[in-house]
Amino acid sequence: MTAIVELEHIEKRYGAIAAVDDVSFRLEPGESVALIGHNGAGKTTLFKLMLGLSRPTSGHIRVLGDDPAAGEFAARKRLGYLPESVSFNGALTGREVLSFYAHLKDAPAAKIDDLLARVGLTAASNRPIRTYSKGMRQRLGLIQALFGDPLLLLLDEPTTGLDPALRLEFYEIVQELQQKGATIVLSSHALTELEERARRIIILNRGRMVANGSIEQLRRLAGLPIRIRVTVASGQAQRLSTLVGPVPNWREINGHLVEFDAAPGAKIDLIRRVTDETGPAEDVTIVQPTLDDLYAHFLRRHGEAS
Ligand SMILES: Nc1ncnc2c1ncn2[C@@H]1O[C@H](COP(=O)(O)OP(=O)(O)OP(=O)(O)O)[C@@H](O)[C@H]1O
Repeated sequence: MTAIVELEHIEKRYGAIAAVDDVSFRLEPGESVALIGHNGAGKTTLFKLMLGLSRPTSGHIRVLGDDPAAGEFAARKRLGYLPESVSFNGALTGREVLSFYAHLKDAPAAKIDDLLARVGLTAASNRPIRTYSKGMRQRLGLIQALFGDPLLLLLDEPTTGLDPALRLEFYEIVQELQQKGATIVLSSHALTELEERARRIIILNRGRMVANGSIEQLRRLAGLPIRIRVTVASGQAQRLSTLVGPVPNWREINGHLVEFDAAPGAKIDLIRRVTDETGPAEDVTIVQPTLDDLYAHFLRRHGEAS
């Protein structure tokens, strides 16, 4: 299958700074990928390279089968981009700006009304953009990225400035596009909201790619302990402790709730002990490492290795 994006040993230097350092990955049609990393990790630089706004210092990059930095980037019309800070001419109305972008992408003007309604901007569409809030500008930015039925959608911190209801709406739109076969790359600092949404996570640290995989793959690779949380009847915590034996990070939270860690290899055995029908457990919850935990782990590991 032809990859939508293919990066091979990409390096982008700004003088002494390696903004992107030996990064390689392939994105297939219909994939959704989250790029995460601290400020300055190289996320925006990667977007610029994929858009052809910047040339790699070394390495090869293909986007929709083309070299994006080549003068004629034929596939650009099938590429949607929402930059981190969207800026429009404040004197124009939302509708005027969208007509302009629809024209650039050869998209039918009829689509404008649908999309305005979808993101709740119909009532404001004939007002000058200088009267819009940050969230409204962000929604306008999202609409312009959706013209031309993009095969590849690059979204740089797209949910910044959106309230929780609009974030939800935003992810629904993105998911619909993905189901139609579009490939989505988004960067974000909001790790909790990515956890259930991105099929693949790429973690960047100071220009280097330090992890690349689904959350399940990253969990397996990291081998972090899971947390087992047990509810017991009042005064039964000691009985539970005797049943499970010595475990790391044993904590009695209140008279009824006990927590402890289980290394991946010890998990099944500990769950068996906890759920022994003669034991005191009334309820058990397994807490997997979150994306926050995994992110901290891979950055720490990279810090130790470099
Ligand atoms: N045009 C430039 N000239 C010099 N240095 C640059 C340039 N663009 C980016 N950099 C540097 O490259 C590194 C990566 O920057 P980049 O903007 O890609 O990070 P980012 O992960 O998008 O950060 P943020 O989350 O803050 O947007 C940083 O050290 C930045 O200062």
